[in-house]
Amino acid sequence: MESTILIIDDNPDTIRLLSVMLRQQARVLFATNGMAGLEIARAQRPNLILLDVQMKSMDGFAVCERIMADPDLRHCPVIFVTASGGVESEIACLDAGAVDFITKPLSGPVVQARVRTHLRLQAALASLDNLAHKDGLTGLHNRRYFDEQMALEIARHRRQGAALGVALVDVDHFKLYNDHYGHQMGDECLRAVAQALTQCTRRPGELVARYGGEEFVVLLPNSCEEEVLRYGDWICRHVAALALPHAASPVARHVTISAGLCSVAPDIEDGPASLLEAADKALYEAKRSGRNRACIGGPAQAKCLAG
Ligand SMILES: Nc1nc2c(ncn2[C@@H]2O[C@H](COP(=O)(O)OP(=O)(O)OP(=O)(O)O)[C@@H](O)[C@H]2O)c(=O)[nH]1
Repeated sequence: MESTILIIDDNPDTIRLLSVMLRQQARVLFATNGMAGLEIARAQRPNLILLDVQMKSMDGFAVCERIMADPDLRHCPVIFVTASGGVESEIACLDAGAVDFITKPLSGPVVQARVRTHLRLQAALASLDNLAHKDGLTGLHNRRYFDEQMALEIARHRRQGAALGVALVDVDHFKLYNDHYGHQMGDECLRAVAQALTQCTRRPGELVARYGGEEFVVLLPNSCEEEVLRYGDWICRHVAALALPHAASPVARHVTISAGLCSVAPDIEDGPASLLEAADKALYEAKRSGRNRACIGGPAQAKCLAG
């Protein structure tokens, strides 16, 4: 896949020159000031940013600081383009979080070589990141990534006094499914359920992950009990509507799921463990009361919607 490079520079001549130098290597985007550059970076997620140090409204260091503070951007490598050489200037660029710097006057082969190196490194890091955070079978985020995000979301909801929803989702009688259809078909079934959950979970900030085995977990930011219960009911219906045959199931002739839910405005006492425990208790209740349904725990003890 073609890489994307963003040039942020308030001199159109430099942008033109760099674009010509780099157009064989990548798709080139540009911005003529820091604010516009940050907006494009957030929208387009470039693989590399070339950032001018001296710009009028917001200089390169200030832009770089914002890039490093933004969780969505901080992994994007920044190369400073600077007119001032010398050790102090180089150290200032690297201290600001840049991976490299290029000094003016610009030399085509030097720019191309440095950019090539950092695009390669960025691709290698991105694939490592993917391996560390994705589940190989379903392509969903894995438990490790979920745990990181959940800790961040709890802290954010605590600050804002907002309710965070959690759904633990478990395929019903999945052992019987494996026994009847074989492990490979079992894997296919997990992929189909993962895809269905992804389709149902599209609001900004919502996150679906494989929790382990035949269990999935969903984070639902800013969601009250009623919304979380509605979501749980919806995913149960959605998976049932896939009509994946499950001849061995005592619940239905097709694959069904159960969901344990909770919605909590976290106070200082509430951490990932207490929210997951509440969702797990609700999941137990969903299983106990017949499966193919969503139950919510916490203060609204064991309110269930049958799928
Ligand atoms: N095919 C496949 N099976 C898996 C995978 N991970 C876990 N399993 C199986 O999932 C099954 C889970 O079984 P149980 O925990 O007994 O639960 P269940 O049969 O779904 O029953 P209930 O949850 O009570 O409805 C076990 O047979 C595991 O071997 C996987 O990656 N692929």
